[in-house]
Amino acid sequence: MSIVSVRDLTVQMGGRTILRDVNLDLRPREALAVIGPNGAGKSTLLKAIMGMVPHRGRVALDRRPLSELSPRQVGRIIALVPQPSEGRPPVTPLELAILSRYPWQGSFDGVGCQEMALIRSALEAVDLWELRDVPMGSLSGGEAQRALIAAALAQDTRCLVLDEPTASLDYRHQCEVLRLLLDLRSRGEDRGMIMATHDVNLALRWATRVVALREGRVVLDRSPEDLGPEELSSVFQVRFRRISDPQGGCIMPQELML
Ligand SMILES: Nc1ncnc2c1ncn2[C@@H]1O[C@H](COP(=O)(O)OP(=O)(O)OP(=O)(O)O)[C@@H](O)[C@H]1O
Repeated sequence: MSIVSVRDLTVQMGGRTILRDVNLDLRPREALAVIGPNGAGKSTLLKAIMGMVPHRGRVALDRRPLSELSPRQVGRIIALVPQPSEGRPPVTPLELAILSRYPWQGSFDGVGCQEMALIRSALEAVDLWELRDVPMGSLSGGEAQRALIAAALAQDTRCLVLDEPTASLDYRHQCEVLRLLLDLRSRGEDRGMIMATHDVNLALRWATRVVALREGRVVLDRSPEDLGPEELSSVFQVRFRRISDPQGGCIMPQELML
C-alpha cells in the first residue's frame, strides 16, 4: 500500500504551469530521491504532497485524499525536514522536537513521559541530546540540519520529506547527514522517505528509487542501479562521466572534473 500516491498532479502558479501530470507512489521502506535542474519543480512537488500549494489532480496519504485531511491529520502521516537556510526558529532543538508533537496532542495535553522518551530518542538518533538546550541560532549548519531531522523523527510519521538535506553543509556535515539517512533507511521500519536533492551521488547512494523532473514533468523513474551518465546527461543537459575507483565510484559532470 502506498504511503503517498500522486496522480495527474498539475500545479500552476503566477500564471505558469510548474508541475504537469505528475504520477508517483511512495511505498513503505522506499527511499525516493527527486532530482532535476534548477526550477524543475522539486520543491513544489514536495509542497504539493504536503498540501502546501493548490493543485489539480489527486494526492492521497495512506489512501486518504489530501483534500479530506486536516493539517493535524496530515502531520500525523508526513513530516517535512525543511532546509535550514529557510530560517531557524527561535527555539532550542528540544523545544523544536516538543513542538513537532503538535499533531498528536489534544488542546490541554502536556508532554508525557512516553512522549519525552520519544523526543529523547529522536535527539539521540541524530547525536544532539547534549546540545538540546542550545538555541538553534547558535548551532552549526550540520547541527541545525540534524535538529530539524530530529524534530521530524519526533513527529513519528510514516513518511519523511526532506528538502535538500545536505545543501549548504560542508563535507564533514554532508557525511554525517548521509550516515544518518542511510541509518534511517536500513532500520527496517515501515517508513517511506522522499528527498529532493541536487546531489546525484547522494541520490544514487541513498535512494531505492530515483525520479527526475524536467520542466515540471517526470522524465525518469527507476532504480539507482539503472541510472548512469547517459540518463543524467539527458536530465541535466550536460555531459556526465562515471569515475571508478577500487574504493567505489561516482558520477560527475565532465566539465567539473580536474
Ligand atoms: N509561488 C510561486 N509563484 C510563481 N512561481 C513559483 C512559485 N514558487 C515557485 N515558482 C516557480 O516554479 C518553478 C519551480 O520551482 P521549484 O522551487 O519547485 O523548483 P526546484 O526544482 O525545487 O528548483 P531548485 O533546484 O532551484 O531549488 C520555478 O521556476 C519557480 O520560479
